[in-house]
Amino acid sequence: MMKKQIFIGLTILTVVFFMISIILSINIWITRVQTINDLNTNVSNLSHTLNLYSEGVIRQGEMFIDNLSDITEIYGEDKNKLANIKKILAGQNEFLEQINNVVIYDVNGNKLIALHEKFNGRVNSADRFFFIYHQNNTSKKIFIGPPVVSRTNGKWVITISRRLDDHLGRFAGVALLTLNIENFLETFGNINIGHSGAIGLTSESGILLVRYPFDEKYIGRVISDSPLFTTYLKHSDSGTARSLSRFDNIQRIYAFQKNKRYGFVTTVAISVDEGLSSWKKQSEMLSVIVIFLMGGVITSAYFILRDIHRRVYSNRELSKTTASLMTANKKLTAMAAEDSLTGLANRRKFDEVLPREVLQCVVNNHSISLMLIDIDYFKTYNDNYGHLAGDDCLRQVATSIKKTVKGGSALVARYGGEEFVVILPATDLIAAEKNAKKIIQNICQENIPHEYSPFGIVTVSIGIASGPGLAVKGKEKMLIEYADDALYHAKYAGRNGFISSTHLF
Ligand SMILES: Nc1nc2c(ncn2[C@@H]2O[C@H](COP(=O)(O)OP(=O)(O)OP(=O)(O)O)[C@@H](O)[C@H]2O)c(=O)[nH]1
Repeated sequence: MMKKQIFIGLTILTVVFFMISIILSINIWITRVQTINDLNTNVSNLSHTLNLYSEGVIRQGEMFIDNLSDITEIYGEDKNKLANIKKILAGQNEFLEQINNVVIYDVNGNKLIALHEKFNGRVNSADRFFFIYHQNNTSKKIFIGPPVVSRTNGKWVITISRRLDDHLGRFAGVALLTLNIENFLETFGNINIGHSGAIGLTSESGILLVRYPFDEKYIGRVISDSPLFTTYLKHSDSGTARSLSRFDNIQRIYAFQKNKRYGFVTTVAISVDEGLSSWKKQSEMLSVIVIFLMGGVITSAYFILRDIHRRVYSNRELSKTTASLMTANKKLTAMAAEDSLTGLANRRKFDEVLPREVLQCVVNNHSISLMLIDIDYFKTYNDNYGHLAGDDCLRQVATSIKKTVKGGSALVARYGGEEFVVILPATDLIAAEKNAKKIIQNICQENIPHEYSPFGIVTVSIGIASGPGLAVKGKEKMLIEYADDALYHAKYAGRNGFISSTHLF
């Protein structure tokens, strides 16, 4: 029963732990999803903001280069006119701090005028990508070229250029504005994207214009084969995705935003590990607390179960001890009521039973009879056959009496020495005499040799007393005395016979 309860308890505990683990896992999973959603929102907002910032810078550059181109086309590339245009150029970087240089090239790529005249390398730019582009493209729209190292000061720059035409619409050169990448980097660097975050500005064709953190080897790289260009941008101009960086092998969540006006793409990426680090810490802490609490419950349950088990064990031991004590007690009670030699009831038992049986006879309005039985010439038997043989003889006689009066509520007891007593409840004198006769006959039939008795065998003499239960009640001693008196007369009469008491109750 207790084992079943322990089993039920353990099952409930297991189910509870299982449910707590599931709830904990769900909670950790939900907070992870929420954290990733928050990261996606943050990088989306940042990419949107930086897209606007970059658009603003390039728009200013576009307006500037448009004006410069229009003026140059109107006034022509005459030296005097160019000198005036140069005056207009001076101080332009006050309005657009990102400006690295502004240059006007003639039809052959030779520099006509520049905001900063000092050039470190070749002055001719006929080999530059932007120049070749405009040479071969009649469009008057600005062209954002791949990043190059400025020949003015050796810094990385983005080129914004526009084609110049003569009055016949023929290619007449290029107006160029270069923007310092370092100004973009400075702005990007002020944004908190963690240690492993990255911000990128990529041209419509997939050429990396700016990347923060800056590394020269990434500038100008073509990433048009990345999933951003092959998949995501094909479906939407903005969104979020997750990818393994081809540059540094870091898993990042990133947002992309394609500029509607110029087509460049702004990306803001945050390392997944970094973005999830606070979630990870919280989840670990929560798990440790739950595991600690579960451990506490298990330990308490263990001690409680151990205590229950101990108590059950000691209860069982106690029951066993009680049972064996009761058995021992029963044995002791039986032993206390039994004569050890003959196995008959002893004198104490007889004293206890007699008044009870008398009372029963009173209740039932019956008579009660009592027989005192004494072995004849037992002293000579003992003297001649020995005490042990005397004991055997006593056992044989006891067994014979018991067999004879067996059944009913008769009680045969050893009264003392070689004397026995028989209580015959619900038995009147005539019935008692019949019993006495049978006892004498049966003992004779046992044929126990006794050559020192005139009968040659062991015999008994019996004294009988009888009376109605009601009359005997309270005078049980008298019943015994009458039987003893009758026994005396039986001995006197020659033994091996019975005499009934003449005393009446
Ligand atoms: N072996 C044995 N003998 C016992 C025991 N109890 C009493 N006796 C003997 O029983 C004998 C009783 O003898 P007596 O009372 O003198 O009478 P008796 O020899 O039987 O003669 P009657 O009774 O007159 O026929 C004694 O010798 C006791 O020692 C016992 O437990 N074992």
